[in-house]
Amino acid sequence: MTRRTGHGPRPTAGRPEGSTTDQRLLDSRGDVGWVHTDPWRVMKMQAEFVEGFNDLAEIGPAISVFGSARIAVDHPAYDLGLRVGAGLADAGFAVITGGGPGAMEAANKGALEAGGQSIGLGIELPWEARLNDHLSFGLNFRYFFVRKMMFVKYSQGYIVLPGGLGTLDELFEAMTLAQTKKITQFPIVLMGTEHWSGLLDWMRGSMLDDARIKQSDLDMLTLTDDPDEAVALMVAARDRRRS
Ligand SMILES: C/C(=C\CNc1ncnc2c1ncn2[C@@H]1O[C@H](COP(=O)(O)O)[C@@H](O)[C@H]1O)CO
Repeated sequence: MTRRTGHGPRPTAGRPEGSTTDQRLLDSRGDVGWVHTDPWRVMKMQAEFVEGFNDLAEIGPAISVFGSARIAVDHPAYDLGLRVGAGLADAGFAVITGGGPGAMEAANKGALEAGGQSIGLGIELPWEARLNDHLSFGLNFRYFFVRKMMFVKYSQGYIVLPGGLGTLDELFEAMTLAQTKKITQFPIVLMGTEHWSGLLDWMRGSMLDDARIKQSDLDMLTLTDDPDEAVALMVAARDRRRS
């Protein structure tokens, strides 16, 4: 669209003579290396934000569940994931995960089988990775930071099952956002006392004792083995938001 008012320069000033904008748009000849440049990547990032906002804005109250991509179905954490997913769905929450295998799959399966919304936000990885088979809705992202923002923006809290680096990244991002008051009223539950106790002991004995964090930073975490307690904490936080 071009708009002309007054006596300013013609809209075509500085553009190639003898062709229209549509003609240049439809002409596929020429250098295509620009698709691998940062200005074009910015457009792709923007497209991921647009698609994510568009598809997630109306999901209603949701909780993100994180955890290892590498646990098998017979691992105790898989069962925890199933029960957390089902409990959240029973409580009326949509369940959002990274959409991958392991603990993510367990939480999605639990939610879907309980009749809830089961959402997977997958990520392009250098190795083959696909969305698990227990989703009511899935999105695949190219950009990690765009995807990570979706978890925070569209959940009311995090439940974190035992995991590795990816899980720690998601946990500490939320803790940092809460510490800096970028997010408020955001419950974070760690599930699996055996898995998390060592980390929490180190945070208390090293980070807290050296005054690198405050007690209030640790107080934002609840540690439990009980899926019902984890879900009850999310329900209580939702009730507080509503009142
Ligand atoms: C390991 C394999 C596939 C990995 N696929 C993933 N798909 C989606 N999300 C993933 C994947 N891997 C990691 N994530 C994210 O990090 C968390 C788990 O990482 P961890 O290092 O295993 O703790 C998880 O919450 C995801 O959001 C092939 O089997």
